[in-house]
Parts: sequence; C-alpha cells; structure tokens
Amino acid sequence: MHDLNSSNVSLDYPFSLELLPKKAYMVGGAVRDALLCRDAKFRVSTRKYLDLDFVLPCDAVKVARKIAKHYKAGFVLLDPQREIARVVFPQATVDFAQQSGESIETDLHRRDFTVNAIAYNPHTQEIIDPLQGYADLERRMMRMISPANLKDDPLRLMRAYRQAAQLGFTIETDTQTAIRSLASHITEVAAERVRVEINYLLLSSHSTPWITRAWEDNLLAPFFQFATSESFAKLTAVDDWAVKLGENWQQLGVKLQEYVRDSVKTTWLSIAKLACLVNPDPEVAEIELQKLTYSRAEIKGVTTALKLLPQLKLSQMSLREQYFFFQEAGFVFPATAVLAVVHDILVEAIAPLIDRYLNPDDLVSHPTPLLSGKELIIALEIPASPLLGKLLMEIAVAQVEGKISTPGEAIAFARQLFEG
Ligand SMILES: Nc1ccn([C@@H]2O[C@H](COP(=O)(O)OP(=O)(O)OP(=O)(O)O)[C@@H](O)[C@H]2O)c(=O)n1
Repeated sequence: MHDLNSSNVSLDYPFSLELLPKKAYMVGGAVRDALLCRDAKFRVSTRKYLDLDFVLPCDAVKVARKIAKHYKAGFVLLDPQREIARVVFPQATVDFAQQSGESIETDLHRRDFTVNAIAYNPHTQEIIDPLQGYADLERRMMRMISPANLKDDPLRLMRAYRQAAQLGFTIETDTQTAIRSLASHITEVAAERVRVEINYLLLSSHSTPWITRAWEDNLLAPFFQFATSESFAKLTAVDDWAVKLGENWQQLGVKLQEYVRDSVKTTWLSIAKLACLVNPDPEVAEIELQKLTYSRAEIKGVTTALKLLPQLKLSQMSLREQYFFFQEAGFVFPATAVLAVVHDILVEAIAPLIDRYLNPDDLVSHPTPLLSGKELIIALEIPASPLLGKLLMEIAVAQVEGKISTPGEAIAFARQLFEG
C-alpha cells in the first residue's frame, strides 16, 4: 500500500489547485482509494471517471462556483443549507462541502467508517487520520466510527456491505454486531438511496456473498418480503449460468452485461437477479420494485422475465407461440434465458431460442414486416382501426409459419381474412 506522500502515487486534479483555498481537504473514497492505490484513479489522463470530495472551512459554495465558472464546467447547488455544491467536469465530478463542526477532525468523526474518514490537504500533503483509518485500510477492514453514526444515517448499514464487496474488505466484529442490532432502521432511509446500494450489490458476482449477508442480517427483508435463503442461493446460480451461457453464446454474455436503458448500474444480469428476489407474481413484483423507485424500464424488465418464465417451462412452442414470445421478450430475452436455466429448465430446451435471438436474420425473433400499415390501408381500402393491427399481426405470423413470403401474398392473405 502506498502513502499519499509517496512519489508512486500521482495526484492529478481536474482543476488548478491555485483555485482551492489552503485549508481545503480532500476526503472520502478518493483518499481511501489513493491510499489503497486501488487504481490510478487520480490520473485524469486515464479515462476513469473521477469522483472527488473536498471539505472547506468556509465558502464551499463560493469556491465551487468560482471553479465551475473558470472552467465553464457544470455547477449544481446540492444543498444550500449545508453548503454543498457540485462541479461537473467532462471526466470528473467534484463536490465541495462546508466542514461539519468546528474542525476537520470533528467533520471526520461524523462520517461512516474509519477508512472513509481520512483527510488529505493537497497543498501541504498533510494527512489527517484521527480514527486510524489508515491502519484499518492495511487490515482491509470496514470499522464503524460509532453505532450512533450508523444510526444517524442508516444507509451506512448497507454501505458497509457494498464497500466491503467493492474493496475486498471484511467487516470488523463490533461493527457487524452494531449493524445487526440497528438493522430495523434501514426503513428510515429514502428508498432511492437503498436502491442504489442494492444495484451495486447486484452488479458483480463477487458482491453476491455480500448481498446475501445483508439479507441474513435483516437489511433487505423489508424490501424483498417474499425472498428466502433459496432466492439468494439463486443469485449465485445466475452468476454461474451467465458465465456458462456466455461461453457457448458469447453475444448473450455481452448482452447480459449491458445496462438497461436510462438506468444507473442496472445490467440485464441484475434484472435476472432481481427477478429471483421479488415476488414471483409479476403484479406484486411491480409494486415491490416501484417502492424501491426502480425505473419503468427496469420494472418492465423484471416483470416481463417473470411473465415469460412459465412459457419456457412448457415443452415445445409452436412457431406462432415463439413469435409472440419474442415480441414480448425483446431486450429482456437474455435475462429471461438465464432465469430459465436457474429455474431448472434445460439449456438444450432453450438453446434453439437463444440461437434464434442471436441471429439477426431469424424471422421469428426479428421479423421484417412484409407490409406497412399504410400499404395495407391503401391495398384493402380500409380505414385505420384496431383491425389493421390485427391483420398486420396475422400477416407476420403467417410469414414466420412460411405460409407467405412476398408483399403480394401478404395482401392476398389479409384480403382473405378481412373478407372472410
Ligand atoms: N451515508 C454516508 C455517505 C457518505 N459518507 C461520507 O462521505 C464520503 C463520500 O461519500 P460517497 O462519495 O458517497 O462515497 P465514497 O466513500 O466516496 O465511496 P464510493 O465512491 O466507493 O461510493 C464517504 O467516504 C464518507 O466519508 C458518510 O459518512 N455517510
């Protein structure tokens, strides 16, 4: 592990330190990670996104505004009362906060864990570590500052698991005991903040043991009331099957790692995992996920996977059934496929569907319409109505069944249906 003063760690900032008051301290994850030298996170030249936090004895908002103006960067006043502002650079987000209490030491004492309570002055290279966070970094251990601090913001209870997972740390024994005894306070936290932590814990396979522990310690029961230890065992199965399926179908593996549209830290693999934790009834699951403030796209992902699962359990699907299955599945197919094998559906049974999904020329999974609605209106001289949608759908089904293959045949087929 490196000392911040060591020449091995290069500290680059997205702004000139001349604009930063002499008494400003960098705090939080950035200091922790630099000390751990987890990655060359401070090098702005690497394409990593920087997330820095500074504490100032006064004028935090004023300084942030000045820096934002100087670099024509984005400025967001996060909390006017507590004087916290954010400057958004293309490659970095920098928060400036008013020191809490009369000294930087007091500020550090109000934080969550010792490893997050180390301050660094970039002008003097001074490190302030009143809670021996550096020693805990060396022990690779999350240690609370006090039970009262955990209670002050119960999200910290979950942050312990998330950060232990991300850093490869353990949770110190007394901290673990305190978390368990304070677990019921987690419901006091805004659901949105809890969701962010859950998403982090669902993101990678090495977080799975930690989300399981968080559940065993009663932090997740209020949000996933249907979940049991088997539900959490399924998370490991999702991770394992995602790897195995990815070995056979590389593109499927890639798609599982893609983020759901507009979401923060939810991949399609996370959707499959969420589907293991929520109530299997899609309508109840929808309510659970709404309470956790998941987005519409994320909720649709989970509920669609749950709805489609029973269909995959049926032995053979006709081409017509497969067509409707893919129409409904869309982007959710990869998550549904993993969920299916986790629910003991044989890989061989869904292999033909995976092949279809990954073949862009497959008409059943990726139909190319023979006719547009407008063309059908003109050809049949009918008005736009729900009937039109029905006819187009029947044309598409007839096409996948191989009954028709040209626009002319499609018109004749539709006319027959319309007149008959
Ligand atoms: N509920 C919280 C959230 C944050 N903090 C303090 O604020 C710092 C910055 O918080 P944040 O940016 O959310 O997290 P990081 O610890 O920086 O780590 P990461 O980027 O890995 O989330 C933390 O290190 C910690 O000192 C805290 O005490 N309690």
